[in-house]
Amino acid sequence: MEEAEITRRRNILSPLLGKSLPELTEWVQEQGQPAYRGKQLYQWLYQKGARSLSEITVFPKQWRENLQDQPIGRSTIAHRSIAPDETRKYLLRLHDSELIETVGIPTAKRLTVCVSSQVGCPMSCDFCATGKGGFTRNLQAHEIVDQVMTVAEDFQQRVSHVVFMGMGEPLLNLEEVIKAVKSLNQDIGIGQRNLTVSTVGIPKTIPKLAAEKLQITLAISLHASNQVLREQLIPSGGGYPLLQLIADCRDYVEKTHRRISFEYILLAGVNDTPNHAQELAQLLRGFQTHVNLIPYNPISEVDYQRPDKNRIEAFQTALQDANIAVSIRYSRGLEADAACGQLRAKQNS
Ligand SMILES: C[S@@+](CC[C@H](N)C(=O)[O-])C[C@H]1O[C@@H](n2cnc3c(N)ncnc32)[C@H](O)[C@@H]1O
Ligand code: SF4
Repeated sequence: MEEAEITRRRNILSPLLGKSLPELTEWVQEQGQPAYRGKQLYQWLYQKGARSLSEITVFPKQWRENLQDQPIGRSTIAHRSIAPDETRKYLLRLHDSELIETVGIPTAKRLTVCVSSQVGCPMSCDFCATGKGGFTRNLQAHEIVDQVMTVAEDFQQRVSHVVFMGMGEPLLNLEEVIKAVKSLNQDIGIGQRNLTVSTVGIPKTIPKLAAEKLQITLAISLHASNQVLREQLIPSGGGYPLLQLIADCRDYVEKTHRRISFEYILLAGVNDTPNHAQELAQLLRGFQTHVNLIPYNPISEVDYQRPDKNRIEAFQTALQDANIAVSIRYSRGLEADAACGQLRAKQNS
């Protein structure tokens, strides 16, 4: 078969989910169908959540039969666990049988989905279950959008917020993450300000993200107040000095006019002393920002401890005294191993 023909077939057989309305219109026209079928396909994919083309009864029967092999790009739920606080953790099976985890977090007025951006993660952060499990592959944009649709269907509720805080490092998969952000905004209707991308920091990617001028929230997983400690917790930190990371963040704020928030995991006796708080305040001086303190969620591979409540509050007060906006974020779903850093894509509950 000629290369052009192979490419044409690959395009035709690429999953439909994640494609925009103009792309779907082009796709139906390539199939010899009138342009209005593109709008129908768009509605069935994103609003009715069709899982196969055979469900789309407005399409001519013969055409549907011809399209049997066309993938839509939906995953299946391999397992679901529900924590006492109503947080739901899903183990999703992808088209190639790889498994990822996604979390749905309901609160009074919101439904937040914590999505994965990779199968596993290559960053090997010392405190994170995903990092301990190694890396398999990047997710494609439609596989990220699918996670949000799956949770919305399961809760039978509109998703209001999405956080890229599941498995994987989003900025290692920047192109697909940007495509997914745009699709979640334009096709699913979630405001960009309600989309949060969390990153440990990958050299040269923050300026690229800034150039997109998106209105998303960027969260930086800092976790340490000095370079030595950061490299101890985040091995990749050696290749991206803290001062360069902070400088890139300042440029990002200037270009996008969006505030950045910093995540700081609290590990007893490791990074939670008053000196660490002062050092952190110094590092972030003059920065219009918000710090989220995340008390450590236990994983079996390492023996870090969560600091006690007094210690956590003392750290918070020290930052507040330095005029830094700060909150303590107790993760939801701890009892179902669905909390930040506990995702490992195994059926363990
Ligand atoms: C799992 S990561 C995924 C997003 C991205 N890779 C990152 O590191 O920001 C999401 C958040 O969970 C935090 N996290 C990882 N392991 C944790 C643990 N054991 N306890 C609490 N938070 C943890 C990370 O530091 C990060 O702020
Ligand atoms: S904390 Fe984030 S970057 Fe680090 S290993 Fe876990 S998922 Fe990867």
